[in-house]
Amino acid sequence: MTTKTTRKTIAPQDRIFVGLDTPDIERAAALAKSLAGAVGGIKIGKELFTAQGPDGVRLVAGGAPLFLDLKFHDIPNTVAGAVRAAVHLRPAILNVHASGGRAMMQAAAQAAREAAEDLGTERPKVIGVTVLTSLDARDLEEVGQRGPAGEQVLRLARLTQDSGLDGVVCSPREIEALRRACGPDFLLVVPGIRPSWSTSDDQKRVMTPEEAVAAGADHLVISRPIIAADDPLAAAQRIAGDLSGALID
Ligand SMILES: O=C(O)c1cc(=O)[nH]c(=O)n1[C@@H]1O[C@H](COP(=O)(O)O)[C@@H](O)[C@H]1O
Repeated sequence: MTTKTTRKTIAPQDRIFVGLDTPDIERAAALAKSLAGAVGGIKIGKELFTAQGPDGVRLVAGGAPLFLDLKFHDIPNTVAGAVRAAVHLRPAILNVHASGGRAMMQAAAQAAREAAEDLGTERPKVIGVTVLTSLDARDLEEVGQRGPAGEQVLRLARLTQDSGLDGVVCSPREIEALRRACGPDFLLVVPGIRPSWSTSDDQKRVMTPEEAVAAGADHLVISRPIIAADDPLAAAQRIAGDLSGALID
């Protein structure tokens, strides 16, 4: 069942975190500046972080809402330390791999809480990456995970919620099942978003922005359809325009 949603009154563009997937700090900073107001926040991931480090993140993010996408996946003690360090960058959201397990996710949640308290800042939302949107059932089988992808996502989302995290990263295909299973307040952050006018690239479990929001996504993570467009601002505005149609009955 697909339901049109006015569940949360968020302006369409505010749902979008634009992924600044580039190692080039000047390009990233220019994109962040030109897209301010046209998107709700920016997502900085492994490419920019590895090339430019924490100072690069601070410079590019400025005061914009930041999703720090470093997908931590390690033993609990190491992930807790990484989360504590990440909180210094004041992210609104940060993520770990749910497949790191219960103890790792509990350690991440506790570290975020304690570090935010120590710094006197707002605690970032900590979310678990379920099954990467670039994987399908055959890919899962190859790495020995039980599919289909939707079932594995549900299993990991339940574990994530049980471990005290705020939500998950999932593909748009799983949104409706996760809303039913995890409730309205569980944060669903959704990459694998492809407007009808763009190409899928390496993403396998995709939907359009309108479909994802209508299904119940909180935030959409979109990179190439915006940043690789000839005019990134126009692309972001076009997506926000398409979303308005999905949000208004
Ligand atoms: O955690 C993520 O953000 C993430 C999880 C996932 O399963 N799939 C996924 O694509 N992402 C990120 O979302 C962004 C999607 O980029 P585009 O495919 O170019 O829109 C990339 O920065 C990915 O690193």
